[in-house]
Amino acid sequence: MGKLLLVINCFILAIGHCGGPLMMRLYFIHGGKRVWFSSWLETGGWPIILFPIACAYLHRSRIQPSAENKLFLMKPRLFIAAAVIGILTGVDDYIYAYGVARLPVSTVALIIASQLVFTAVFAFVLVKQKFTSYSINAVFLLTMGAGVLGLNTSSDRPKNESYREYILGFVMTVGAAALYGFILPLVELTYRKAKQEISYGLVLEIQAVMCLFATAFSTIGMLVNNDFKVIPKEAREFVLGETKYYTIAIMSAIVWQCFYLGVIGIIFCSSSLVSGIVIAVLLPVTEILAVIFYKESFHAEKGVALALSLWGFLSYFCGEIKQSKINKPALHLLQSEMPSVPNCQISV
Ligand SMILES: Nc1ncnc2[nH]cnc12
Repeated sequence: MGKLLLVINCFILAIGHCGGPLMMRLYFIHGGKRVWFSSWLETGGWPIILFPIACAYLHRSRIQPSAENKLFLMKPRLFIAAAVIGILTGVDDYIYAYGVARLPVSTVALIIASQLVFTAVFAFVLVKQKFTSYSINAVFLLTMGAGVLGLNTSSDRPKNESYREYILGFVMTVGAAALYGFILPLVELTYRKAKQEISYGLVLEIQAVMCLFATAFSTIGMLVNNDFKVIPKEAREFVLGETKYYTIAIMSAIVWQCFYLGVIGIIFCSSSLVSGIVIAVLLPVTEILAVIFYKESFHAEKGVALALSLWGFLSYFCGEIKQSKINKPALHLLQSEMPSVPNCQISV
């Protein structure tokens, strides 16, 4: 059950991680200019998560009817932690959206690959992540992939953009990679220090609270920046038309929820490092989609980066399989499936 949930979360993350940046860039290349609105869309779809939370509640009520069964399981300690992570996520969303507004998606993807190094370092500091030769090899190969891609970025500055804007976009995206590389292990630390049993139902609640606070943060940015007033005018002038403008906005909000749910679901099933590795593996897929849909250039370097990232991914999972074979005789099955979150439970 643990492994199935992990695979499902990887799939959900793949939808969010490939679709999210593409939808965001679609908005910018066809006349969208509001960075705060774009970052708002990254988390503004959080009410959707209330639906699975309600389903989880109904499921609990059916299997163990009791007066103590509540719709929300979260205790104040966990609520505060999720709110703090949510505000950090709001900051991260803004600087990430700033990068996507200025750079081609393929360049953003290559810079975001450096996130894995930040995740590995912060996971070591915050949750004492243990490294095996396989995970070190995977981090090395995936980072090499990003480096190889970096060899060919100077040629991809959009024509209508100044050098200064391009560099600022670059710096902001590195900042987003560093901050998100910190947020992932912080989520893992939150699970560990929660002082309540972490179930998948609770993971959904954490997602809702995180996104609620991130959205509140972006809403303040939108208000200060007058975005709410400008949006109807921007929609009317959007190159693809008003209907498509709102469709893109709604689809973006939904797809980004998949990204966040996938990320924190993988941390629940495994660890923040695995979540970082899955993100890194998906980056070349996003790149290839950007090449196909937005006709961004595809150099030999992108092919090499793709091969390196697949190699890194395979290396990591071979190591995991070997490790679980070693652990199996000694440990209870559930423990071997859930090595890093001692108080997590596969229940809703
Ligand atoms: N806000 C964000 N959204 C998606 N991927 C990210 N990587 C770093 N920050 C990110």
